[in-house]
Amino acid sequence: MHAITICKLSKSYRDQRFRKINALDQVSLEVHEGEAFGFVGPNGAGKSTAIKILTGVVRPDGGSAQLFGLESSNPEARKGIGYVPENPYLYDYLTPLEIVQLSLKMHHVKVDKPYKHSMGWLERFGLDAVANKVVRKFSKGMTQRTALASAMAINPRLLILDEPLSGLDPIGRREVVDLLAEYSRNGGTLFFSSHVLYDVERLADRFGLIFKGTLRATQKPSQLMAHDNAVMVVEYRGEQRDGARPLPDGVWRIELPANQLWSFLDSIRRDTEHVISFKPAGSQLERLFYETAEGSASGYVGSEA
Ligand SMILES: Nc1ncnc2c1ncn2[C@@H]1O[C@H](COP(=O)(O)OP(=O)(O)OP(=O)(O)O)[C@@H](O)[C@H]1O
Repeated sequence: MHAITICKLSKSYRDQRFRKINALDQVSLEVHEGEAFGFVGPNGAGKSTAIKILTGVVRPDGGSAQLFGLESSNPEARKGIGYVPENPYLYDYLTPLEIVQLSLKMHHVKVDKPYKHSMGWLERFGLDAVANKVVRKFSKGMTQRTALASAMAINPRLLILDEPLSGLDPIGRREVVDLLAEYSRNGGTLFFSSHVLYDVERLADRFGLIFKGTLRATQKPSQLMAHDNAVMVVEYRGEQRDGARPLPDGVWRIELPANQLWSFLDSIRRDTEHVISFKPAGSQLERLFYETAEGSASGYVGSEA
């Protein structure tokens, strides 16, 4: 069974002048159990609308959204599902400990030692020192961490996160990415939206690119790498080669098409030179993202086979 099945999902709003805005237009996608799926798109693309439909906050105009085979509007479907909206609202006068414990109760999650379990999660999110302070004066990052801790503490069968890393500083981002990656490694299903492409590349097994309410592509990050346009940057120590530019300490830097990478690395090995690093030149996802936004890549943007 799929964790998420979205079929021809549509939703429109009216703007202040009563013009129709298609927030979602016939979007279909499936997320497999155990998969980490990143929903990518610029501001206003329709990500939050899709997530709000999945979590039963908004009703679609057409199509369907199911969680584990049940319509998302059915409260049963949302049991055991961790959800953190883009700007989580937490009750001002509760503490992180109370919020996590409330989350366990609401989802009817039974654990042996609720206090220890809750504190354990707060500790993982760096909130143990403020576990008993009311959240009223928390920064955006601390609020985000509290919301994430309460979503993960229920040991969710599916975690739905709208821009989970926004509001976190770079260290916070990395810590939260590590926690989400661990959840994923342990078999958890993750559906998250982001417009920070680097995070998507780090976390997602697969991503969907949405733009102006339509899904333009679903791919694995590795498929982007396989694309002919992909460019790799290799840094190596040894002789200068055609196109290589010098860096300090006898290191050379060269950019090449991804399909020439292995033969290039082979030639370096044959000449007993040393590869220091190789990586994609910029983000391929970023390239796809901009090409889609500019509408200039109809041949490039495609779905996985
Ligand atoms: N309640 C609403 N009333 C009117 N228009 C809305 C409403 N909610 C969303 N929209 C519009 O629908 C479109 C999609 O919005 P949505 O919030 O789903 O995008 P998003 O991809 O989540 O963007 P962001 O990254 O900025 O949150 C936008 O044009 C937005 O202005």
